[in-house]
Order: sequence, then C-alpha cells, then structure tokens
Amino acid sequence: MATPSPPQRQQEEKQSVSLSKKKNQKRKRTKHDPELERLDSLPWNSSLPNEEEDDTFSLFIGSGDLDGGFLSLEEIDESDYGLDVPGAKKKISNKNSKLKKQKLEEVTEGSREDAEAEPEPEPAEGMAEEKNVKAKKKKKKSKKKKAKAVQQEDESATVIDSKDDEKEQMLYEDEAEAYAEFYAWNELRLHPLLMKSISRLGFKEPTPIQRTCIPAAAHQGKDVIGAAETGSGKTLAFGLPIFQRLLEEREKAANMLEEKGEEAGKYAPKGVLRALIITPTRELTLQVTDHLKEFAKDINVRVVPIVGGMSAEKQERLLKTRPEVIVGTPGRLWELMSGGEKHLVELHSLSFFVLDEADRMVEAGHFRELQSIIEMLPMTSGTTDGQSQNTQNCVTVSSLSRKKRQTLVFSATLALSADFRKKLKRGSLKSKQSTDGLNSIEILSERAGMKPNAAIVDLTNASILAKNLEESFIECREEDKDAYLYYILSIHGEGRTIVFCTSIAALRHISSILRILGVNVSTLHAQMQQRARLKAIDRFRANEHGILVATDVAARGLDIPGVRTVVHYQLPHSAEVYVHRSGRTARASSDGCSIALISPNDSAKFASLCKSFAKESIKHFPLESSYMPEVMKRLSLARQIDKISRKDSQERANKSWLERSAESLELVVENYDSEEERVKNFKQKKASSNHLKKLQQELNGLLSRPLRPKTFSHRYPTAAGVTHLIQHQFEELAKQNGDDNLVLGENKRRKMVVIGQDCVEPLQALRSAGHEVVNLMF
Ligand SMILES: Nc1ncnc2c1ncn2[C@@H]1O[C@H](COP(=O)(O)OP(=O)(O)OP(=O)(O)O)[C@@H](O)[C@H]1O
Repeated sequence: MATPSPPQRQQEEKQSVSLSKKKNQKRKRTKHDPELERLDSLPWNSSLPNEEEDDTFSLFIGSGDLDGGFLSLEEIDESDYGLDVPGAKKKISNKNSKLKKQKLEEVTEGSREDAEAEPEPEPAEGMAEEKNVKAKKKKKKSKKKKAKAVQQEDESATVIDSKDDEKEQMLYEDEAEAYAEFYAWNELRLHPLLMKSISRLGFKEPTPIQRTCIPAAAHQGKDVIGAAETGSGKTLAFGLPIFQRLLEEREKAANMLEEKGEEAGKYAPKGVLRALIITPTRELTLQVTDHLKEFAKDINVRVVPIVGGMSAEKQERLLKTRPEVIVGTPGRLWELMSGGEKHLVELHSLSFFVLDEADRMVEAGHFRELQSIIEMLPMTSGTTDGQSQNTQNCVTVSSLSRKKRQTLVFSATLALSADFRKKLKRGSLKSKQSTDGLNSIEILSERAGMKPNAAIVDLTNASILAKNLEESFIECREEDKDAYLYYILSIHGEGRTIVFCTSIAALRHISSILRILGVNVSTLHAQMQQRARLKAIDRFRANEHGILVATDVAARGLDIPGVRTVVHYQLPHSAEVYVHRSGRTARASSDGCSIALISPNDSAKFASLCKSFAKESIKHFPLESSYMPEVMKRLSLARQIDKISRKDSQERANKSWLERSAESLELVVENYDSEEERVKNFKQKKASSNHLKKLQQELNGLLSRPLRPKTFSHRYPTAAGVTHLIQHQFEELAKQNGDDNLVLGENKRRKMVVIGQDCVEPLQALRSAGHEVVNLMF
C-alpha cells in the first residue's frame, strides 16, 4: 500500500477530523432526539412489587429479560393517540421547539463547519494574492449572507414560536380547563385512551374501590380481593386494570418492533384470550360486557359475552372473532370449555381471571362448574403441581407465562378469615372440600391461583348497605301486602321501582293483580326464556317510572340507573341477598330507598336482619290510612277478577292438554256429558263471564278516578283531612312563594304538589314523614 505524502496525510487527517467532528455533532444531535430518549428509557421501571416471594410477576410473554415490568405512562405520548390530555400539549410544544432549535443549530453548525472547512490548494503568488482577496471577500459575503439567513430564520422562528406557543398555551389552557374536572383520576396513571373514555362518560373521580384497586392491579400487578357496597363501581375496578395492561403491552410491542424489529406478537399476543370474567347471572354478564365495551370501543379490544340461552350460531360467531376479553356465566362457559372450544381452552396467554359477585358464585348451582373452570386454568406460580386436573384440553404453557396471570375477586359482601393470607401461603385451602357459604370464596381464590401478596381491599362498612340508601318498613298482615304494594306504587310511583319476591308463585300473583289494577309491570325470574328476560329488562330500562317485579335473579349486580325504590314484598333467605336487592337503588352517587313489607311471620327474621347490619333504628314508611278503604275496594275487585281469570285459563289449559294428549295417541275425545250437564255448564260459564264483565266495569270505574281520600275536595285540597305530609308540603310551598294564603288553600289557581295527585317519590315521603323506630321489637 503506497504511503501518502505529508501534505496529503495532513489533508487526510484534517478531513478525518472534520468527518469525526461531523459524526460527533451528529451523534450529539441524535443523543438529544426526544424520540430516541423515549426509546432509551424503555427498560422497565421499578414500580413492580418487590415482595419477599420469589414469584415476582412476569407481565409479558416472551424473553425473560423483559418480563416483570410496565411501561410507565410518561413513556406514552398522548399526541400519538390524537388525544388532548393536560400536559400533553406542553410536551408537544417542547418537542416542537426542540426540533426548531435543532434545525437552527444545524444551520449555525453548518456555517461553522464551512468556516472550519479545508482551505483550497494554494495558487501562484500574484494571482494567489488577488484570488485570496476575492476569496476572503466572497467568504465574508457568504458568511454575512448565512448569518443574515440564520438571523432571519431565527427571527421568523421566534415569531412562529411565540405565535405557536401562544396558540398552544391557549389550547392547553382550554384543555386543562376541560380536563380539570377529571383531575382526581391523575393519581391512577391510566392510559390516555382510557382517560378519554372516562371523560366521555363524565366520571369525575374514581370511586373508593377504584382508587384502591386500580394501582394494586394495574401498576403493581397484584392479585386483588375487593369488596365494596353495591353500586360502588367494582366493574371498572377490575375492568380498567385489564385494559391498562393490554394497552401497555401494545405500546411495548410497538416500541420493540420499532427499536429492535422484534416480533410484536411476542409482547402483545393477538387473537388469544387475555381476560376471563365470570359473573353469576346472564343479565349481569351482559351488563358487565356493555359497561366494559364503553371503554373497549376506544381501544379496539373485543369484549364478548358467553351466556346460556344464546344461540349456538351466535356463540360460535362471537368466539370466531377471537376476543381478548370474555365475560360469561359458569354454566355455559364450562359447557364450551369441557367441549374443547378452541378459543376457550387456549388459556396460555390468559392474564386476568376475574370472579365478579364472588359470594353468589359460591352458592349452590355454580360452585362445581366454577371449580371445573378453575381447574382448567394453567397454574400460576402460586399454585403447586398436580393441582390441575382438567388440563387435558389446555394448551401446554411455559412456566413464564404461568406466572403472569392475575386473579381478581370482587364482591359486595365479604368475610375472610383473619389468617386468610397465611392460608394462601401455606396452600392449606387446596385440600378443603367446601361449599359452605363465604369461606369458599377463600377456597376458590386459592384454587384460582391467588398469591399470598394479594391486595385485600374491604371497603364494606359495618352495615354493608349503600350509604345513600334509606331503609324503611311497613308492618301489615300477610294478606294486606298486595294492598300496601299497590298503595306504594300508585301514591308514590315516581322513578323506577323493583319489587322483590322470593318465590315465582308470589311474583306471578302480584304481577297479575297489579296488571288487573292497571299498573304496567315487567317481570323477571329464572324460569323465563333468556330473550324474555332481556326484553323485560329493556322495557324496565326504557320507562323512567317503570316497575319490575323480580325474584332474586335480579338481586345482584343489575345496574339500571334511576331505580329509586326497592320493595321487599317477601324477605330474602339471607342477609347478603337483602343487601344486594337493596343495592339496586342508591347506586354510584345517587340515593334511594327500600321498603320491606313485614307481616307477623316476617318480624323475627327482619329484626335479626337489622341486627346483622348493626342498625340501631329503622324508619316506618309513612302511610296515609285514609287512602286505604279505596285501595282495599280496588284490590278486592282485582282479586275476584284474578280468581275467575285463573280458573278460566286453568280450564282452558286442562282442556287443551287433554286434547293434545288424545291427539298424540290418535284418539278422539268424545263428550259424554248429558244435554242437561252441557246446558248447566254453558249457563255457569255465561254467568261467570257476565260476572267478570261486571267486576271489570266496576273496577274500571274506580280506576278512572284518582285515588284519594274522600275528605279531599277534588279541585281544591284544603286543610280538612290533609295529612301532615301534605300539610308540610303546603307550608313549604307557601314559604317558597312567600304567600301564607296558600296554606289555607285560598290561592286556588296555583299548582300544588299533592300526594296522590302529583306523585311524591317514596324517598321524599320517607324523609319528610317517616319516623324512626329504635330497638325493633315486634
Ligand atoms: N368513577 C365513577 N364515577 C361515577 N359513576 C361511576 C364510576 N364508576 C362506575 N360508575 C357507575 O356506577 C354504576 C355502578 O357501577 P357498578 O355496576 O360497577 O357497581 P358494582 O359495585 O359492581 O355494583 P354491584 O355490587 O351491585 O354489582 C354504573 O352505572 C357505573 O357506570
């Protein structure tokens, strides 16, 4: 290789210095590239649980070096989502000005580079001098030109900058103002897309159970047992951590693909089941699905319900979409899983196993199926070998992916033994065969792989009942319950009301009586077809003063806004069910009231119920007895009509049964009645039909008039015969209007709010006239 001559070497050295300078400058610039800085910061943050257990979480499927961490929110640029989240604009603005600054630096550096550039080879002396002068002039000129350009660009950049900054500042302020309302969510560090849904739904702040459970489940990767009153937002307490994790994984996958060209599916597997949520009833499954879909639609996550009563084709169609999140009831889920349904047995990527309304789940009828489902889950590191018995259909899993599953168990009522954590650690619950009440929540949790470091969040208060719920009762004879129910619904029929019965027979009886009395009710019980059940709920939901007569199938989780009153027509079998029934009202931040109809047979049970909720007193629901004669009259007619109609329909049913049976046996049913008997039957029927018509006419006559005490003047309610409730209302109204005459009923044209004419909802009546009963002694 030829050795370069000294001037040549000098030139090469200079060139190499210049090149390395350029490289350095370039490196320097890239080092400050915010995008690269963001990528550089990708290694996992240390916000992970650092518990003594060696089963630290591995949150993403794939290589161990990446397991065990979360992307922190700071690494997510909201602008990537076209989101306007406070703080995001500032970031963008900084990013823009950085880029501008960099551009300017490049220009300045370019001129500096030019200045330092290699001198041209030296020409002959005379000419050289002339050329030198010319070159110097040219250089000076170009320097000046460049400096001017820089200055101009500088100036225009500053103008643009200041204009942009002003604009951005204004935008930012607007947005900050718009989002200021949702400030309380900031501490939960939720993904911007989730914040978008939260703001769309108008949820100003997280509920206490959300505030406590979301950090544990979403940021610390912990298992959670959560208990809080009915209507306290438990669905999102487990739903948001699921979505948060799926979004973080996507971020991670996108970044790794960009950074290392690694396969995205490794970090955010697609088309596999990531969260399995189990609820006790079909309605609840559909409701939870709908609630979660409100969030899922913004982040392109598929949430699908799996419930009994759904057609096989629809089920298949839904599962074919390979949803990431499935919400289902134990019965149908187990049916499909045991049948080897592909999407449901590929559980190796399952990241969340959720039991909603866990206390109900452990009741008879669900426990065995649920246990079978749990046994099918891949083990987590918290469980020991040999436990999984039903895994023959389950895809083999790596120990890494086993570790990552989180178990979330939620309930409105919860009683864990004091040493539950210890039991989990020892694994001593595994061998227990128990279906007895609440303690089997512990057994299920343990079997589902709950880890000993689980966060246990029990926000139930001593009485467990929702804090905005006002409870009351009416003492009456068993046979008068219908009358009092009718009284409540017709005198106070404001807002939605759910009437709970323990038996389907009672439900049928009261719904029939109420319909005869012209009260439009929907019914819901377990023997109804799925379609009819959903229709009933839809009808109830659609009517702001709707009445739903239901058995305890509707006691749990049903979340229908505007339920103002719950009536316990019959008392439930357990205190838990009472809590859940009453919890259909006074949900989220609303209030509501419950009214229990207590017959002498119910009194001991009711007293012990109150005792178990640590209730020192409970209110008598205020009644205006002057309404009762009219109520009783109507009810008596309705009962007679009901009796005749039932007899008729029973006869028709029997007859058609006889005909059907004969038909199936290819027999001809002959009528052996004598002519005399046939005439007698005919006459009886005719008389019964006439009687029915008469009763109906009489009832219609009564129903066409407003239900009010006789002492009331139809047009002008006066102090005569006015209840203290109405009297109180008059006084309040008069105070508001500053018109004392109103109290005396002299100002006759003014609109008045009068019970029985303009309905007063039960809660209002209870607050203004209900009186406390201390030490319940029936
Ligand atoms: N942070 C929030 N702010 C306001 N409303 C909320 C919030 N979170 C949830 N909600 C609303 O509160 C209602 C009750 O929520 P959810 O059904 O999750 O309660 P729950 O605790 O599961 O009740 P239950 O124990 O009866 O099933 C829902 O309508 C839901 O949309």
